Amino acid sequence: MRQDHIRNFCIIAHIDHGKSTLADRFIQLTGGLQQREMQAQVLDNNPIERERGITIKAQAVQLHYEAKNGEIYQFNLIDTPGHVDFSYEVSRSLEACEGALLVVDASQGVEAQSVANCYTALEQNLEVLPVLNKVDLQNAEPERVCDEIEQVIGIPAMDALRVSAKTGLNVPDVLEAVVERLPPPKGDPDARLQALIVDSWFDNYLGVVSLVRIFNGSVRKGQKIRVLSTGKDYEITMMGVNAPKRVFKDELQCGEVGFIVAGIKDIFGAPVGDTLTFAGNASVEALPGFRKVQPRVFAGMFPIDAEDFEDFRESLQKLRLNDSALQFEPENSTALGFGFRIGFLGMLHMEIVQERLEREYNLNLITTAPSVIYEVLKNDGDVIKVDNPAELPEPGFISELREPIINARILMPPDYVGSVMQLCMEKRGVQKNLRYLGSQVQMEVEMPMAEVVLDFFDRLKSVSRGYASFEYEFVRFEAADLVRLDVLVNGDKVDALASIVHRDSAYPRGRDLCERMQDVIHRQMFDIAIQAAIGAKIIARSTVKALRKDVTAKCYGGDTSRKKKLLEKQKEGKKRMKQVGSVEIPQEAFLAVLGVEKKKK
Ligand SMILES: Nc1nc2c(ncn2[C@@H]2O[C@H](COP(=O)(O)OP(=O)(O)OP(=O)(O)O)[C@@H](O)[C@H]2O)c(=O)[nH]1
Repeated sequence: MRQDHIRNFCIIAHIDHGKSTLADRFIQLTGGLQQREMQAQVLDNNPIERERGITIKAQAVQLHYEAKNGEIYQFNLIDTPGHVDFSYEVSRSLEACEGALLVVDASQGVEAQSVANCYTALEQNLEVLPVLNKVDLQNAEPERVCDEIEQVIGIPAMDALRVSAKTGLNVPDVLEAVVERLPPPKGDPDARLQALIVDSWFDNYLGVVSLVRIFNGSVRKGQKIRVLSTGKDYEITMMGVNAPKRVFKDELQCGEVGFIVAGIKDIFGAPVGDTLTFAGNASVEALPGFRKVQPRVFAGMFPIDAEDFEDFRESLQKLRLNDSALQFEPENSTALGFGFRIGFLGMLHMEIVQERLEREYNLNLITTAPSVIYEVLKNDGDVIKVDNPAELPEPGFISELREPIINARILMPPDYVGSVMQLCMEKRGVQKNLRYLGSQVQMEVEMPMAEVVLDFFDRLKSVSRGYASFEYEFVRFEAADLVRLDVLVNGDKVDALASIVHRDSAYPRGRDLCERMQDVIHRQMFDIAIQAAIGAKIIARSTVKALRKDVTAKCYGGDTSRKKKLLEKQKEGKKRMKQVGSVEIPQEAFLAVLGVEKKKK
């Protein structure tokens, strides 16, 4: 394929604005799959993605498009996730592209996440092509939304394509625009190989499989390559593209995107963001790679069965290969035994990691309430970072406790400014800026991250009926009047239930927590006292009354099968429990600390 006939691009859009549906249309129009092979959202391979209807991992697919000029073009389309937790994946995908389609729902308008991602694309010098989707909807307002793209993002949008990914209206025009308006890859085909590892994942049969973008030179099957950061050499045994079915090839040319397999069995063998070149050629420079991301939310995960610990470690290592934002280190809890303290980008990321570990790796885990990272200035002048409330030094040793502050940019229609502002105040927010941009209002608010990571996103959606969107970045640590709220079960402090809260909300939180625990801890043969405490001071308590009757008592004598069934049922309910002292504590209790319900899946 001639290099000037290659187009590498991605689609950036807010969740639900239709990028997966649009990608499906592209695949259909370019004949990548037969009609019977099409199932909705071909790119969302992961079963969790399908169930939740969201895109988590970036996927790449190669399409061949015959343009109006009669020439065949190779498109490498990289799908990107839309949720705020995964913006890191977006910047990675952009690195492999020269252009981006900015898809905006014509009935909704521009949302904060699209703005943020679009800026990242512009910063990375991508050509951005605005596309209005869902113009088939009655309430679509293409004019207003075009105006909004210009006002809020600041790129020309009056000639934006107007399409319906659902009906297929004008979708062919988008493909034609990709050819005409997005640039082909640069790069020197005769130079020494320089390829970027955009993504890597672990395949049980093949070992590490990497998605690479060839920036300079080309590479053939059988050649020896070197991973620059480790200096290790490997022979390429397999290479190809997803079209969207796997197609094996003998060569990847300059500018192309494809996968390679090089018999790398070591899970740290091909780190994402690393550069590949030919073996024995150290003179090639490393490509810029990716910005390292810092996890924002930390939680402990513990196998219910202590014997699963080693499996758990291995699964986490495999998962990290595919999800470099994931960080973890061993943690030992008095209550829950051996597990890992894991760092995530946000709550959704955390939920997805837990689900993947359970489904793909067959583990049964208990997750503790997530916490953000705090900075502690100790009396002796030392500054330490604490991401686990249980590890916070005793109050007597702390001279200052600092919490992370974020700057949130919220975008919404003017009608909701009042209720959104109220929500932000409730979350200890300080308004920094308020601007009217076309038909939208952009508000900047500084808020403690701890207040945001838990349920802010859901609350924001509900107070604005789904119209407000936000994105945020960390700005600094700031001193605050924070205390550790401990939970005691029958007099024993349960380390895994501790949380760090603002002193003003400690009392209501303590009361609320005791009540929630009372609801979720099952009654046992004895009274269970639940107490919330700050230091040695008990601030709230509740009691789970002893169970008086045997649950099986109501089953009359002989019917053993019924009795068995009932016990089975009980066992089922016990699955996600951990014995803490003499009391069994269910998973829900750990999440009750958050004060937010675990969502039903
Ligand atoms: N009416 C109408 N509905 C559409 C159109 N395009 C997509 N949809 C619907 O909008 C919803 C979201 O579409 P997706 O393609 O899953 O959105 P997405 O942007 O890929 O979302 P994430 O993968 O979660 O980031 C689905 O229910 C689609 O059927 C369109 O042109 N018109």
